[in-house]
Amino acid sequence: MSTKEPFALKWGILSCGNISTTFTKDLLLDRGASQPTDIQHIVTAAATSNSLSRAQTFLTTVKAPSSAIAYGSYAELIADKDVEIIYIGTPHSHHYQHARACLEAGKHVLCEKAFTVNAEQTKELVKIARAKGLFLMEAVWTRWIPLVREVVGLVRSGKIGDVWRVIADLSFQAPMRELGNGNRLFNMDLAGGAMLDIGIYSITWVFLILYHALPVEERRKPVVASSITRFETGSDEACSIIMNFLPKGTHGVAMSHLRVSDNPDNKHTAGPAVRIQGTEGEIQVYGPSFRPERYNIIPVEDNKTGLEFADVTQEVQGRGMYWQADEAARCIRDGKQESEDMSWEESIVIMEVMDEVRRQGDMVYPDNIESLEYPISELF
Ligand SMILES: NC(=O)C1=CN([C@@H]2O[C@H](COP(=O)(O)OP(=O)(O)OC[C@H]3O[C@@H](n4cnc5c(N)ncnc54)[C@H](OP(=O)(O)O)[C@@H]3O)[C@@H](O)[C@H]2O)C=CC1
Ligand SMILES: O=C1OC[C@@H](O)[C@H](O)[C@H]1O
Repeated sequence: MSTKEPFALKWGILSCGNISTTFTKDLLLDRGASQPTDIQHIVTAAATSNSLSRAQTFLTTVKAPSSAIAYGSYAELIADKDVEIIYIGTPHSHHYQHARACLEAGKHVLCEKAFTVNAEQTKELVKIARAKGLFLMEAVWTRWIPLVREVVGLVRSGKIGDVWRVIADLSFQAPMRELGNGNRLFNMDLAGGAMLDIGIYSITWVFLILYHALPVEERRKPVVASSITRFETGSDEACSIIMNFLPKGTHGVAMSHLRVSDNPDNKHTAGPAVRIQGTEGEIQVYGPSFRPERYNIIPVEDNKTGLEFADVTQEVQGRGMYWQADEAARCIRDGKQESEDMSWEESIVIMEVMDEVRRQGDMVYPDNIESLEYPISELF
């Protein structure tokens, strides 16, 4: 048995909304026998944008240790000398400003998806992180879910032969009237829309399989053909993207929709959310594609490799956002500024794909949130 002390990482939580609550509960979750022993997450502080009492309530809700400090402004959290890494759970519109403020202050950053509003903003953050020797990662948590890693590993080992196409969907019926046009899902000022919010997971599946199948020197932005349908606020309520990964010519289809669901009866009668199609068989992943718990392997008839049908289920404890936090901690412990599983280069290429889709759909967000200007006071 190892007697080595775990590497402890002190987290600050920037914003106390929905996903910050879920993420912080996950950070503090007792994972029982699967608790990692080489790292430890410590919740040191949390801040809301404007209310000390909401930050205090947040720390109580997530059952943070009594030593955790509540702040009523982001500036105070960012200035806290004890905080080593900051998790950013604000709307897409604000990621660039908030991540940049954290990096400028010398903090490592784990920032919610979509990383920024556009690729230029991501490139700027990467430039700052690189120059300052800091860790920076887009929080696409799905990448570290063990079932997802297992599926990706099977594909990369050639289990289903040569993979030529991936079809991925993440769609749900958003209660539009109930939420209202100001909600971050539809609000252009908050960089709302199906693609940046959920389409990014479908794109992630396509990239995990097809982008990574290319030799490193051949990896570049795929050819993109796309179509979006706009909601009354101007944000995309439906987004379908076909990506052609040259030079091989594999196809990835990434869909997202806010009016229809990929799993209408909640029983998966409609079938899988992700289909990975190879010459020897197909892997089908049951949604939600951001947090899957089941996959099937379906061999082609008379396949030559002896591939057999499989039906695999793996339950996720809590929400399952702690694995990405573990990755951040291990990278920082090991002196890495970026994760190989969500590299800066891949975040940038995915942002470039989404920029291209918006260009094709003539969808531009307000100037202040597309901008590289910093700081913009109303975004704090
Ligand atoms: N990984 C995942 O599974 C999920 C990720 N997300 C991502 O998390 C981010 C936030 O989503 P979610 O938590 O659902 O959103 P919420 O609206 O619940 O929370 C966003 C928080 O951002 C802060 N904020 C700062 N400025 C503004 C502003 N102008 N308008 C609204 N909020 C502001 C507020 O924090 P404060 O408390 O400081 O005032 C608010 O609580 C998005 O990037 C989204 O894509 C969302 C859901 C799931
Ligand atoms: O990341 C997300 O995953 C779950 C969705 O419900 C949410 O809108 C999105 O932000």
